[in-house]
Amino acid sequence: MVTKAVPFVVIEGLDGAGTTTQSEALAERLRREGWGVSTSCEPSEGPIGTLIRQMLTGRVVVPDEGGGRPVGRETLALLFAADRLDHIEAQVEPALAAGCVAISDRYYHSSLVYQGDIDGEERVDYGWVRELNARARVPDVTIFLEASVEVCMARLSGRGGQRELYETYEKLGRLERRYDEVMTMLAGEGQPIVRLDASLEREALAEAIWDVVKRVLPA
Ligand SMILES: Nc1ncnc2c1ncn2[C@@H]1O[C@H](COP(=O)(O)OP(=O)(O)O)[C@@H](O)[C@H]1O
Ligand SMILES: Cc1cn([C@H]2C[C@H](O)[C@@H](COP(=O)(O)OP(=O)(O)O)O2)c(=O)[nH]c1=O
Repeated sequence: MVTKAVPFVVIEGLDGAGTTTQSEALAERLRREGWGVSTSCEPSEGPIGTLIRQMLTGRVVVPDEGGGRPVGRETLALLFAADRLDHIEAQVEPALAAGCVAISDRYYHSSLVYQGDIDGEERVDYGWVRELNARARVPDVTIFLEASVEVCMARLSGRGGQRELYETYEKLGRLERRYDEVMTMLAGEGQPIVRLDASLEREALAEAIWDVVKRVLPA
């Protein structure tokens, strides 16, 4: 009999879809069921992820006469890809090797959606971003929390805190369409992607996620 290995699980979705909430809920559920668990996120808590967060919040900028402008899209795409490989090496692979289920809040799907956008408008080029991420392992299952911009914005305004670069209504609308496109593209290539309705109430969504994850756990 072939024994399945512990899975690498990714939870994806627009800002405000509830990926942080559901990653934590899934980790808690797994622990209750007796599994070892490692949770992490992207941008990661490692050195490159920390730098990226400073770029997204405007703490690190490209100097110019007006006091600094946002770091370029290509630079960010490269940094996200580098952070991903560092995240896998430093957190995901050691966790899996120790027999723990690894959960990542966001992964390369986010890079395709957010950095696949060439000019912040309607032109998209996934090719280069895919190349940059070609060495990142494919998750055993990706749970895509599908949410409308309206739901995300309502949740983000409830959460408070500093708004990041991508959290505006218009941008979220474009990103919502991109998510649909990217998930359809990757699922079409055979990647294991499950779409769930993120507008569900917290516990119902956690239960739906559990139904998916328990199917990829070793017997
Ligand atoms: N299913 C849900 N129903 C209602 N509110 C939710 C739900 N999931 C999360 N929230 C709330 O919405 C906000 C954003 O959730 P969060 O998990 O931080 O989203 P993300 O990590 O995807 O940006 C938080 O204030 C959280 O408490
Ligand atoms: C992983 C990743 C995230 N991002 C963006 C999406 C988020 O707007 C931002 C920060 O993520 P995060 O702080 O996790 O936001 P949230 O809690 O709302 O999910 O980084 C990318 O642009 N590319 C990527 O590859």
